Amino acid sequence: MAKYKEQTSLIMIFGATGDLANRKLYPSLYRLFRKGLLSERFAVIGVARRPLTNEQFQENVKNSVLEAKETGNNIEEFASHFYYHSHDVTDSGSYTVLKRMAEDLDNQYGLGGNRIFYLAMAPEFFGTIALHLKSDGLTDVPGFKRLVIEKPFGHDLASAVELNEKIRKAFSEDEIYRIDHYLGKQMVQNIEVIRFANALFEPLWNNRYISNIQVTSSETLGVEERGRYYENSGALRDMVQNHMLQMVALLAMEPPIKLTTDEIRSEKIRVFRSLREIEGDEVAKYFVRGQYGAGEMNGLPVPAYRDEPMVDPHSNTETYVAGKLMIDNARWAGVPFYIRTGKRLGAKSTKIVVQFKDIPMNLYYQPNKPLNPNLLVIHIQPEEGITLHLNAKKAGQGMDATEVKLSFANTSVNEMNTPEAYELLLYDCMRGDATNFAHWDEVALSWSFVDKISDYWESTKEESFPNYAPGSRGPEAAEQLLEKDGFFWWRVRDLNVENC
Ligand SMILES: NC(=O)C1=CN([C@@H]2O[C@H](COP(=O)(O)OP(=O)(O)OC[C@H]3O[C@@H](n4cnc5c(N)ncnc54)[C@H](OP(=O)(O)O)[C@@H]3O)[C@@H](O)[C@H]2O)C=CC1
Ligand SMILES: O=C1O[C@H](COP(=O)(O)O)[C@@H](O)[C@H](O)[C@H]1O
Repeated sequence: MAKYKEQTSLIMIFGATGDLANRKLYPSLYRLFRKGLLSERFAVIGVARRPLTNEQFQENVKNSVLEAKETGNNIEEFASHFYYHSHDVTDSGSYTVLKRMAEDLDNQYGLGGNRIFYLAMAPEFFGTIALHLKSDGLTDVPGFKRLVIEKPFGHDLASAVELNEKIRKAFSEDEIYRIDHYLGKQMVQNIEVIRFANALFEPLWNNRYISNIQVTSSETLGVEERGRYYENSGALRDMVQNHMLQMVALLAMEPPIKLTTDEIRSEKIRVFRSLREIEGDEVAKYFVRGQYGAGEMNGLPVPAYRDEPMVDPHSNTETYVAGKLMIDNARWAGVPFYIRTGKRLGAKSTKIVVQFKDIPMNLYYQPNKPLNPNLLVIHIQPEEGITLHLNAKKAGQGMDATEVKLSFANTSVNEMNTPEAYELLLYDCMRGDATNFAHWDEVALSWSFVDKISDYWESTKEESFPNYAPGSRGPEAAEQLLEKDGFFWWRVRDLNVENC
């Protein structure tokens, strides 16, 4: 893998006038440019249908950088590397013009034929674009060619296979960068370091010492303007198939023999292969679904999911999922991994709680005053850090034990704002490091797991919908999912990194 500073490339963004490009890609590219991580020799071609001149496009890019609250005296210079091509991706003729434009910029900037094609468009176009890039010669380059593809990668296993077959006609597996933006989050990337660089945790990371692991990703927003997409997706496909399962894989994988892309990915794939398949009536024992009703958030009325724009008033789509995953291998046999995610919940928070088993005869145990188990909390967002919950002597007379917390917050240690997920992922792609992107086998296995749950849910209408109030912790059944195993969800609000 070459260092990016020695490289340069032409980045072609399909969907250049869209929300993702404006809110995430341009500000992230600018941050790389400002930090000197993007060489002077780069050029971007933005592609979308609406007619824009290069100057208008550059103005849009500058505005999106400024709207992201970025400052710097080189925004103008950065934007001057951006060019625009008005093009309908379904129109075969237009790719010839795009090819010529790419070749001109390649010569002008000395880009060595390196190309990154970023598909920031609706997924129905992914296959068509990839096939055209090949058939119209845009991938015939002397340098590298990489395809960055946004989610969702398919709607189920069958559609994912179909899409994969199309893009594999134009790009090899190691040229495909399937984005899962959770893999670009600083603290998600930290899971491996916490596990594999600490003598304190590595020996305990198994079913002898861990009683259960809880992964929560809760949101306060509803579906907003995305009702059309979300109706066909739901929380299971939108969050569980990708982000939640990816976090579980990082928590559960065996130590890779080396920190290389192939070794890390193959350990994650082995976790997906060990996931206990849940199907048919079993789904109701392992998974809970929810849908938010109408109510209030921060004192303001908010509509029920069924009253959101572009949503069926009788919709059976879940906006909340809680589940119990079992990983049937020697390390994890008997340890439940509980996951939950949902919209319109009480807090915007992503956290992982690793709950350790109680020690066999705790000398400080007192009836009616149970000691807290040791917890390792990984704060993914909005705060980033780690808290270790221990028991220590209560100050004063006597020998009572009390809970103490050792915390670190990323920002206070690294003295900087941590980079955005897209910034890290774009940089990785430019360096040719695909570790933090999903391999096809991970995608296929996770769809195969999720499909069995969605098949069951599609065959059984959930009569209790809507079953949770905005601002709440989700449906009651999610609490019972853990209670029947003798556990409870740790409240994300009580676990914040305080006093770091
Ligand atoms: N927005 C976000 O935060 C996130 C988005 N994603 C994914 O990123 C992708 C893009 O999402 P988003 O930016 O929100 O979508 P938008 O609807 O905001 O943007 C779509 C873009 O595609 C262009 N476009 C549409 N049809 C064509 C066509 N036939 N030919 C050429 N260009 C076309 C549009 O421009 P024009 O109308 O000018 O043609 C626009 O630039 C999706 O796959 C989405 O799932 C993933 C995670 C987060
Ligand atoms: O991929 C998605 O993620 C967001 C949540 O991302 P986060 O970084 O804000 O936690 C979610 O809102 C969206 O529905 C989903 O498509």
